[in-house]
Parts: sequence; C-alpha cells; structure tokens
Amino acid sequence: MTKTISILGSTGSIGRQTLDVAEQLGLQVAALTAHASIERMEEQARRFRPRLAVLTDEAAARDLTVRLADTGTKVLGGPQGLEEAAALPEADTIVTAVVGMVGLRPTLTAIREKKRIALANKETLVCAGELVMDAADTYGAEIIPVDSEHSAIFQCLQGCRDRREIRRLILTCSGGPFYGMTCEEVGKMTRADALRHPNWTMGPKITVDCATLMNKGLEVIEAMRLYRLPLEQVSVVIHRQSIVHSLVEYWDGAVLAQLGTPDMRLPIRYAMTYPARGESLAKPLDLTACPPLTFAAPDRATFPCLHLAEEAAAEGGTACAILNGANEEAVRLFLQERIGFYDISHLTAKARSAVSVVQKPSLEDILEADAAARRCVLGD
Ligand SMILES: NC(=O)C1=CN([C@@H]2O[C@H](COP(=O)(O)OP(=O)(O)OC[C@H]3O[C@@H](n4cnc5c(N)ncnc54)[C@H](OP(=O)(O)O)[C@@H]3O)[C@@H](O)[C@H]2O)C=CC1
Ligand SMILES: CC(=O)[C@@H](O)[C@H](O)COP(=O)(O)O
Ligand SMILES: [Mn+2]
Repeated sequence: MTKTISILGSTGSIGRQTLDVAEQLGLQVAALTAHASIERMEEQARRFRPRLAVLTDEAAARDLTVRLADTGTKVLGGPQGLEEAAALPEADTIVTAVVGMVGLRPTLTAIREKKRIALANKETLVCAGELVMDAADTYGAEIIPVDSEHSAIFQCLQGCRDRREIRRLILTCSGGPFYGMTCEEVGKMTRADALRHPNWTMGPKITVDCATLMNKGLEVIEAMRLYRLPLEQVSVVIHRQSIVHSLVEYWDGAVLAQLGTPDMRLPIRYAMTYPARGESLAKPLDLTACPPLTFAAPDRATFPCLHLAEEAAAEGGTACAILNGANEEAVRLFLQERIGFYDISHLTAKARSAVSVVQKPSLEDILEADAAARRCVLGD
C-alpha cells in the first residue's frame, strides 16, 4: 500500500485526479512535476506541500521559484528535474502521468530506485516496453497499470497463477467521436471535433489518439509489453459505452471482465491500494440504468492508425518507437491546426517507411529511432 507519492505530470488530467485520490486516501506528496503550468503548480504546491516542485520549462521554473519562496518547497527547472523527482527517497510510489515518451528516462530512474510505479504514461511502454519490463524484473520494481484497459486486465488476472492459461486479452475501444462515419466524413473533421470524446474527459493528445484509434493501437502494444504476450493474443472490440473496461479470455472458455462507470479515479486508486481496495466516493454503477452494452469489430479501413500500430507491434525492435515518435509530432501539428485529420496516419506511415528498424535495440537505439521519426514528420 502506497504511503507517499511523487507525480510526474501533476497538472494534467491523470495528475489532478491522482491528487484527488491522494487526498481521499490521506497520502503524503513528495514531488510534483509539470512542463509550464505555473499557476496550477503553485496552487498544488501550496495545497500539498511537496519537498520538490519541477517545471521542465526553465523560464516557468524561475517564475515558480519566486512564487514559492515563502514555502518549504524546492523548485527545479529542466527535464533532468523529472529524474530527481522520480528518485526522491521519501516517495514509495511514482505516478507517471506525463504525456509522451519524455516519461521514459524518469520511469527507468524510478525502477532503479525500486519504487512502485503507477503507470499511466503509455508512450513509455510503447517505445521501450521490453527494456522497462526487464529493468523492473531486474530491480524488483512493481509496475501497476493505471490505463483503464490495462488496469481492468490486471484486475481480471488476479488469481491467475500461470499466464499460459490466457487465451487472449480483449481490449475494449469506445470507437471515438467519429465512429460509424465514412472516410470522406472523417477527413473533414477538425481539432474541435476530434476533442469531443464520447465518454472520457482527458488531455488533448490522448483524446486525438482516441479519434484516430491510435490510442487503441498504442494500448495493444502496451498490453503486449505489460503481460508479455504476442500480438495474436491481444484483440480489440468496439464497445461504445466504455463500461466494460477490458476482458481476459482463458483457455477453458471463461471470459472475465471488469466493469465500472468511466472514472479514472478507480484505476488510479487501485494502483495505490493494491492488493487491497479502497472506497470509491463516486456514484456506484447501476446496471439497470446503464445503456445496453454493445460490441462490434473495429473499422481498420476508416481508422488506419490501429492497423499501423499492429504492424509495428508485429515487426518489433524500434518499429513501435518510430510509430510513437511520428504520431506524437503529427498529433502536435494537428492540434496546432497545421495538418488535417488523415495527415496524422499519412505522416506516421511515411516515417515508418523512411526510418529503418533496429532489432533488439538499446536505449540509445530507441531514442535515435524516436528522433529520426520526429525529423521525418517535421521534414527536417
Ligand atoms: N487522461 C486520461 O484519462 C488517461 C491518460 N492516460 C495516459 O496518461 C498520460 C497523461 O495523460 P493526460 O493526463 O491526459 O495528459 P495531460 O495533457 O492532461 O497532462 C500531461 C501532463 O504532462 C506534463 N507535460 C507535458 N509535456 C511535458 C514535457 N515535455 N515534459 C514534462 N512534462 C510534460 C503536463 O504539464 P503542463 O500542464 O505544464 O503542460 C501535464 O502535467 C498519457 O500518456 C496518456 O496517454 C491513460 C489513460 C487515461
Ligand atoms: C480512460 C482511458 O483509459 C483511455 O485510454 C480510454 O481508453 C480512451 O478510450 P478509447 O480509446 O476506448 O476511445
Ligand atoms: Mn485506455
């Protein structure tokens, strides 16, 4: 059971909900980090009194130092601050809630420090999942998934003593805001349209990934790495209501599912209280009041990002880091309204064709693959 946390990405959607859970469970907070959200960070630091507050943007960190001068909180600037936060001895649990593969180095640091890692930052596992899981085994660090589907699977695997009993994992997928549209209709969708997720309120990058279905592709890779299963044992089903969070099918035909209202505080809380369960303060799921639960096959032709991710997963090596780096840059351009919706999949496919894949990669190979993919998307 967690007593003291540090949160990497405390000002974001997962970070803020983690602080709500921390308050409810009475946890201490050792460190908070963000990129440039000065006001939100000042408010959080005054409320939770961490020993360390980090803003990776140096100018923002200088401003925060002045603002927090009357508190006992030390302020650091720059990306290396994330690793300092991940290594702080007071924290037993590090919540990785930054967006993007910037979470990779601090996650490795936390693993070396044998922390419990409550992992929301899926891009880290997509780019370097094998390295991360091997390091966790070597150092004896626990990785508890926070992503709702992977938490659901983690919960359905409690009591499974032999992973060879699993026939397949079934990830549910809402289908996003453009479900059921034709390619022609989808091609006209704007930033504002893509940011309207049907069931979840999340940060902008993951919300766009849900609209392209890249989020589900990243989650397929995340599941393969977390549970060390091949692509053939990870499937996707459209479930518009986001009430069944994912399922595990065993070889004897039993299919176990975890259900709940779409509320990230449940998987966040479970990662803190595991193996025990805390109490939810939200309204319980009322099965008689919820809409009919439906299931359908995903449309990989209209949403090519899912297939792009599955192809990268099948190829292995640095293919997933290339996919992820290209997608991060393409989504950034889409959010800046500089490219259209289908340019995200086109640019990602272009980077996958242009950048060579290295098998059995080192950390340096992965970082280089990521950088090359980003250069390809930006035309550098
Ligand atoms: N939101 C959700 O419900 C879910 C999220 N996830 C995953 O969790 C992660 C976080 O998602 P979410 O909370 O939605 O994202 P948000 O965009 O809401 O928050 C991102 C956080 O990361 C910080 N950050 C952004 N860029 C950098 C950077 N370059 N260096 C350091 N810190 C940075 C932000 O700081 P600042 O505010 O200063 O920009 C903010 O604190 C993602 O990997 C996402 O896929 C998984 C499942 C559900
Ligand atoms: C809350 C969460 O875990 C998100 O990753 C969510 O799964 C997004 O929903 P879809 O990808 O199913 O649209
Ligand atoms: Mn998810």
